[in-house]
Amino acid sequence: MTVRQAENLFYTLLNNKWMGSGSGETIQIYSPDDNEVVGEVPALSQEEVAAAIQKTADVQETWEAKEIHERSALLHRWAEELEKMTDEIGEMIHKEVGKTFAAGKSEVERTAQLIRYTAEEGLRTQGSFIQGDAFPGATKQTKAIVQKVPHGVVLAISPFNYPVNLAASKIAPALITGNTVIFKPATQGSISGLLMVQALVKAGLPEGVVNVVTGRGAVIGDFIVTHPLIDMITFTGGTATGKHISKKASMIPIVLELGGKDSAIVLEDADLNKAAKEIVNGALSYSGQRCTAIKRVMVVDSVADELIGKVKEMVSGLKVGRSSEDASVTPMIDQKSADFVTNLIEDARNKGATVVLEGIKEKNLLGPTLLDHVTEEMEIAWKEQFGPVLPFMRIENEREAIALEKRNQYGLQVSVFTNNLENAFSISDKLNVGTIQVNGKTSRGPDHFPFLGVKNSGQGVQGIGRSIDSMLRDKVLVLNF
Ligand SMILES: O=C[C@H](O)COP(=O)(O)O
Repeated sequence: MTVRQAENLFYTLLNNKWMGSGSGETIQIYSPDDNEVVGEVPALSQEEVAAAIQKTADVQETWEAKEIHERSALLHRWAEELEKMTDEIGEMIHKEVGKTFAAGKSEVERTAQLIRYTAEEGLRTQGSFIQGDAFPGATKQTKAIVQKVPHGVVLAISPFNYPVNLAASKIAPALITGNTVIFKPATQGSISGLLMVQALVKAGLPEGVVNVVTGRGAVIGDFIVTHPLIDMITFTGGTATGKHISKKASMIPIVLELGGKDSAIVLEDADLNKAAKEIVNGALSYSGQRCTAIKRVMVVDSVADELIGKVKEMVSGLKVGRSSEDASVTPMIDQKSADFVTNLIEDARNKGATVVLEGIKEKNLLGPTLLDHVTEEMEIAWKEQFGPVLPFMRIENEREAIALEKRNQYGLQVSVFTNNLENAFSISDKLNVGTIQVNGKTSRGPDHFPFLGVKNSGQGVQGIGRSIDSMLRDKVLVLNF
């Protein structure tokens, strides 16, 4: 049995069986490249989802009871199986979400490394031992053993932009710590997610330990996040959906990786060649459809012309086209997202921004657009474009950048470009974001670094070690001698 039932029909994994929905209903997935159908996945009903959750809850104690080195060994085998499927999954990522084949394969390779690291890091998870006598009135006769135990059933919801990597970065930490998993992939990217789970089945996944629920968000979305057998939620996606989930689900831990409006602050003393290269790469890789993409540049006026000139030259050399043509800037995930970006560009143009470089617009394929003299009145200064347009805001000095940053509704990352490290530290102290990159583009990796957003960018911390922590709670055993 395999996930693929016919050329374009894929089944989901329920209790280690590849199944369609009882109704036979499916959801079609279209390629961003040419709008052709890539495949279809089952549209499960609430009853089918409930049965999957029940089974995943039933097997959790047994999974938790396994020795951790056995769970670790499963993850190692998963990484091996995944690597064997690199071409197949890389190709599917390419078709489903419009990354190039090379980028799809590199996502699979990165994921295998992440799973291996998680398999090792999980082995080092330890509790602690506390003597009672540090607190007035208590004595050494009272001792606490603080154990780390899993939450139970983890609901992992992944986004379209890393359908394999951002799914595994939730599933692997959940499994190593003894949680079982309900995996809800974003519809676009769900076949890639299912193929990734097929590698896990080949590795020896016990029945029910991971169940995958595909379906329409409108039908099963609220149902899963409010289901009483879900003990923890880890979600990556848009801020509006993340906030909705956190309102709906109550009394359980939730980790949210949401949107960002990451700024690059370029100071007078920066290495402008390096800054330009990092900005272009940071802003436009995968056409800017990354939470960590650089989404606005604040540049000191005295070096703005030079920086923008360098950026323009580099961006002009980028190939714009389909992901099947190995282009650097490829079609956006759907027309709605492309229209959103186009409207932001029009708003800025109408309010007086200078269009330094105008990208082509062919349906959902947008060439990169560079906007100069962007001001606070323009929507593009504040809204997350999640696409290939980069606004430049000219500033007098770093104080102005810090003031603008304080009003950012998001708080994921900021890049500071300067040759004065002391100054970089002092700016960093004043920024309320998860991560500050000095002289480098904003990005999540290396994947064992803590990764977090504050304000509307999220809650909780990820990155391999912290993701493992998020899957565990304390359980305290007190010895009263
Ligand atoms: O889209 C959100 C991802 O976590 C970004 O990851 P990345 O920085 O590796 O592209």
